[in-house]
Amino acid sequence: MGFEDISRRGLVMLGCGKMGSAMLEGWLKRGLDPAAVHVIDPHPSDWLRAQGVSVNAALPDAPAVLMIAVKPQMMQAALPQVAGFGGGGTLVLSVAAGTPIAAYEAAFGAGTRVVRSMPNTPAAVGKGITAIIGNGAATAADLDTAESLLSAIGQVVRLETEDQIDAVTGVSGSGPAYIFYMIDALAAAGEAEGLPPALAMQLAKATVAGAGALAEQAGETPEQLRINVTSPNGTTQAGLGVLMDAGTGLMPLMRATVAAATRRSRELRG
Ligand SMILES: NC(=O)C1=CN([C@@H]2O[C@H](COP(=O)(O)OP(=O)(O)OC[C@H]3O[C@@H](n4cnc5c(N)ncnc54)[C@H](O)[C@@H]3O)[C@@H](O)[C@H]2O)C=CC1
Ligand SMILES: O=C(O)[C@@H]1CCC=N1
Repeated sequence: MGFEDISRRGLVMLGCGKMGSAMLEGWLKRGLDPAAVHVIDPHPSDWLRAQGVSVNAALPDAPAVLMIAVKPQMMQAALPQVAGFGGGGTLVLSVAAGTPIAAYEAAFGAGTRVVRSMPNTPAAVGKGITAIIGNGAATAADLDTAESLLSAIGQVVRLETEDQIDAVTGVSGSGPAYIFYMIDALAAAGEAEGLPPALAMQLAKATVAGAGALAEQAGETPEQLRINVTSPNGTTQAGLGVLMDAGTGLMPLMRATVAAATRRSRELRG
């Protein structure tokens, strides 16, 4: 199902906050007809109201896609508003953390085609990565539809089992927050070494963005790229001596960070 089919049959969004807006912006840029988009959200933003989409108005009977983008904690209150789409020809596509496919099957009825996904916020600049997994009823065409919608906000990868989504959430769903914190930490360290705050922040942001772009585009592995920066007995080696300490360095810290986020994703299943 392409954007033309979705434009014809309609797409309903349950919740359109940060993640929903990033997706909607990508779809509209790719030519989705705003008149085909129907948003349900008790607190629509000014940006959303200016997009020419229908907000909190009448819904189509059987939209091509129902996109679920509310917080997991709001799910119980939100789902009854769209329960009528169950059993029909509507593909249910969720970006919500924690809520398992089984919850949508229970809400919409067995046989409902469901694709669960986990995006991340670089979606807002078209640089997201989203992992997707379908239920037993979802067809290859449904996964293609989900991939085509989600590729409007970045890369899409397919999972083999739903279980993997908890670790994906711990790595790439929550991951941007770890990197933003790393930018703050790098800038604060630069300030502590005497740099003006604005300069330290500019250096930190450009370094993380540049290293990320290089890691993505270069043929070498991140390990080799790191080695390329590291002159024998130079400054990088001195810094990495601290960061790569087996007991107190980044590796055990990142291991514990991702484990905590993954554990929380499992807990959110309820
Ligand atoms: N922000 C992130 O980094 C990521 C978020 N997600 C998932 O995306 C989903 C949405 O997250 P955000 O966009 O960040 O949250 P958000 O709080 O920005 O957006 C949620 C939206 O749902 C609306 N809402 C509240 N109650 C509702 C109801 N009963 N019916 C319809 N809409 C309702 C709110 O007004 C709000 O606009 C969550 O399930 C989250 O787990 C997934 C990956 C990354
Ligand atoms: O923090 C959260 O629960 C959501 C899921 C991944 C990113 N934000």
